[in-house]
Amino acid sequence: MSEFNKKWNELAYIKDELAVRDWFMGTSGNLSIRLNDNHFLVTASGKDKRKRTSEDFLLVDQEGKPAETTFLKPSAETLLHCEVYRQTEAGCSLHVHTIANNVISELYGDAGEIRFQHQELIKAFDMWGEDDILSIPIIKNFADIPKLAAAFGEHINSDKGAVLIRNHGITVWGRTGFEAKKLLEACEFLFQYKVTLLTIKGGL
Ligand SMILES: CSCCC(=O)C(=O)COP(=O)(O)O
Ligand SMILES: [Zn+2]
Repeated sequence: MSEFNKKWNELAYIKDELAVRDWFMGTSGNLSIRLNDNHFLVTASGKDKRKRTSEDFLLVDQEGKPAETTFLKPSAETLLHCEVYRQTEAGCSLHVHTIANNVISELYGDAGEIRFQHQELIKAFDMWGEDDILSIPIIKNFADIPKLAAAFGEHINSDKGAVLIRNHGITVWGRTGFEAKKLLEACEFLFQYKVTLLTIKGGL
């Protein structure tokens, strides 16, 4: 199987799994996987990402422009994926909108970050110390995508990470598709935990 097909299938399986979790409400979300130093596959814009079709992804260059002739449009948020691949050696970047990540982004948006400590699942981010703190930055949801991508890019400092976009969603990236999905699941677990706890206990 060609490298292109392998990467296509890997992203398709990740998309299927996130769809089962219902993380693509209202056509939201976009996913990408690196093919080589200059190209990555990204989801086509505006599609129902719960469906599997032969037109789910297209190949784009480092600037997010289609690398082949196609009628498909790359995700409107492709520039954020470009930032990940430009600044890191990451192999996969995932963006989803969930109720929990939106609620957390609003509750902690003014603080500019949400912190998690004494939570087992921060180990997904390789935080093994008993008192380690995972900080997930929260940025403004600029309507101008180049501006949003620039703000997002300021928080990329490793081959894996996560950034919340206020009242919009989360983007995570990792060295592999497996790692990116693991981080996304860990983040969503932590967000749901926090929202549930706040609901039960009240207060921030
Ligand atoms: C209706 S979702 C609004 C756009 C968005 O935030 C998103 O994640 C999906 O955009 P895309 O162009 O990747 O389909
Ligand atoms: Zn989005």
